Amino acid sequence: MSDNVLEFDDIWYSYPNRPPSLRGISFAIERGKKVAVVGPNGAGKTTLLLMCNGTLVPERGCVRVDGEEIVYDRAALRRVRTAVGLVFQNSDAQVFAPSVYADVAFGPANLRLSEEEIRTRVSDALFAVGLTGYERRPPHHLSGGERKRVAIAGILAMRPEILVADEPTASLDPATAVEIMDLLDELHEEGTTIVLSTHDVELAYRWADEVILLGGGELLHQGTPAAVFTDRDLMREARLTPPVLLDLYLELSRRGLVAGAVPPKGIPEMTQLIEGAPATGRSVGTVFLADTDRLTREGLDELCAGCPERRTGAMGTRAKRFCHDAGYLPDYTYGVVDKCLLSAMRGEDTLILTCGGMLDRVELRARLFAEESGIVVQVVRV
Ligand SMILES: Nc1ncnc2c1ncn2[C@@H]1O[C@H](COP(=O)(O)OP(=O)(O)OP(=O)(O)O)[C@@H](O)[C@H]1O
Repeated sequence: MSDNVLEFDDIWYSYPNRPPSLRGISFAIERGKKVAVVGPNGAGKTTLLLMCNGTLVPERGCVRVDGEEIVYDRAALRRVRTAVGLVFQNSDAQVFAPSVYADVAFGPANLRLSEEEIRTRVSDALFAVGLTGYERRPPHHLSGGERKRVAIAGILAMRPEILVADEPTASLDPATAVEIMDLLDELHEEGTTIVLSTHDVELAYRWADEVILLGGGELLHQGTPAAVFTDRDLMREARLTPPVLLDLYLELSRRGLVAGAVPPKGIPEMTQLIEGAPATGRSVGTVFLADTDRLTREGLDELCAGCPERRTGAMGTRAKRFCHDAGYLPDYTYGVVDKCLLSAMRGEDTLILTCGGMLDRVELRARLFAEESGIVVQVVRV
């Protein structure tokens, strides 16, 4: 299998009677990456994303999925759309069935799965997007943000190899937006390649491994978020402003107020840069890590009763469901690791409830933070 899951090779596209919306776009996306397609209004992001699963046919050039050129006949497109799940920018175009259940079940039913498997997938997907209990409601009676979540659930239920989402957080409230991003991270942890489009540079900076910068239908750059967003000429050309965190860091650096050579990835790194070297003897809190796949309800009670003042966070759908079923309300349900790192910097202990690949992700984040800041936050599995 090719290491590149998605390749665009000299793609051109024009809508009828319009100048080209995509002009010779070429790039490759490696398996397992988190990629943000960034650009201002009209840059060509939606047009590009619609080509990832064959919804639009390029005028010139070719798109390859898993090394194979997309063929635009019905049977081949069905295979492509099983591998590449596309969440449209306008969820009204995607949500059409008479009930939320029927809508989310539509994709899995087309995969000819058993009734039981369909029920499990729908239930998991609805829980993941926070819509358990909405099964019988007609989608047209939901709010715009709720319909967006139904659309995402419909794609999640297909369990695609590549998830492509056009502006997935547009029109969502901030907490739901972060939860959707956590959800995408969780899928990524399970091996899904994620491609999303956004003009939210803050989101792209924090989240992406790689940024594809578009402007006027052309690919301006493909690289790490720090490389793309610190390049002033590129940002000007794309009519974008750099992320606030990066802007603040650059300004503080120019004034000699912070010394780090690496732009901060998140608030914990920025806080550390401002605070300076850790004072010797300063106590740093510990992050305790519990695997909810191995935890019983009584075990959870014990963990919490032993240390009632300790803040807790739940990460990932299964862990959140575990807490929900146990009637337990964690303090943090999104942005959990960074909040716990900040608590540790204040000398407070925290407990993260999570499972699967997310356990390693917490340890990795703490390790990267230690490398960059010099602050070692112990992560202890309990
Ligand atoms: N259906 C259409 N018919 C004609 N022109 C279109 C159509 N859809 C998009 N375009 C044009 O193609 C160009 C690229 O549009 P596209 O929607 O891909 O940009 P975008 O980067 O997704 O923008 P936004 O951030 O505003 O969603 C724009 O100039 C737009 O006017």
